[in-house]
Amino acid sequence: MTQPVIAFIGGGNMASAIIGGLLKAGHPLEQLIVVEPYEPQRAKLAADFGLKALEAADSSLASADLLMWAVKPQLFAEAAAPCAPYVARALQLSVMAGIRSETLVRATGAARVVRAMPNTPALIGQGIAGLYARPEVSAADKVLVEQILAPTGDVLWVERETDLDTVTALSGSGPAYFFYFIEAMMAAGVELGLSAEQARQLALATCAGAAALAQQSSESPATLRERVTSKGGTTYAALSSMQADGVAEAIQRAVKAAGQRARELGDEFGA
Ligand SMILES: NC(=O)C1=CN([C@@H]2O[C@H](COP(=O)(O)OP(=O)(O)OC[C@H]3O[C@@H](n4cnc5c(N)ncnc54)[C@H](O)[C@@H]3O)[C@@H](O)[C@H]2O)C=CC1
Ligand SMILES: O=C(O)[C@@H]1CCC=N1
Repeated sequence: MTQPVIAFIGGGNMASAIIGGLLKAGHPLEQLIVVEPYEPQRAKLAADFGLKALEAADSSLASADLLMWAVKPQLFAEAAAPCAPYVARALQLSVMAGIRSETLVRATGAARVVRAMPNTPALIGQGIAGLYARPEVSAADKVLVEQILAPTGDVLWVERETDLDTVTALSGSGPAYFFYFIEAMMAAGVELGLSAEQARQLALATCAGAAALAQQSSESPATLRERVTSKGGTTYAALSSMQADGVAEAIQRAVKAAGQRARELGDEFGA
């Protein structure tokens, strides 16, 4: 079977993660089109992948079987206008936070729209992307989307588009929450007398080990936490301090704030 022509509108971080995965999986370079107006980013795409990105949309987009929307939500309307004459035939795949599928339908004239919410571990093939398909999307289209995202990690389909705002808040933004936690652990280690490198090594190995254990164990995170926590011991002291500070509630408020912002982006930049 011939490989589909995939066009990326925006060639930044997320697009690059997906392009890298596609090329590694054997997708032909000449079957990729990228529109990227920022010259330094075009230079980076050339250096990283040997890709010659377009500075602006042109009629070559009409050859695309799938169009990947990877600009910031704020720039979607501006980016879509020059593409619209060429792209109605293609399956649309958007990774933009918040922008609703209805907005994509209106802006492109295409009926087949899938929204994806990936995360940055996609860069090392360990991401997870939430996916939502409009009813017009066929089973074959869904398989194609899964194939395109497979090199970046796992996928999870949701039935309701509104759930993508929650996916955005949980796993889309989620890596930043863990980096924040690691930063705080490292700062505490340094304050208590370790070197920055020692604190970094301990915090990162602990984070990676805990995540791997939680994934591989049949037990819940709550049970695994209890296993670490001896009554009257050190972990108990730390968790009691976190509880007194309302850390769990603060995390829940933070995730809800991200979900709320995803909904606002949909309202602000919807057609
Ligand atoms: N970074 C992240 O963790 C995640 C980002 N996303 C979504 O992915 C999208 C892209 O995010 P990033 O890749 O992080 O941003 P980015 O800023 O790295 O990439 C966006 C690219 O679009 C280009 N661009 C600007 N105007 C354009 C136009 N008119 N036509 C074509 N390209 C244009 C920019 O020059 C830039 O290179 C956003 O909508 C974001 O919500 C989704 C999941 C995770
Ligand atoms: O912060 C953002 O808006 C994007 C969406 C998910 C991760 N980054």
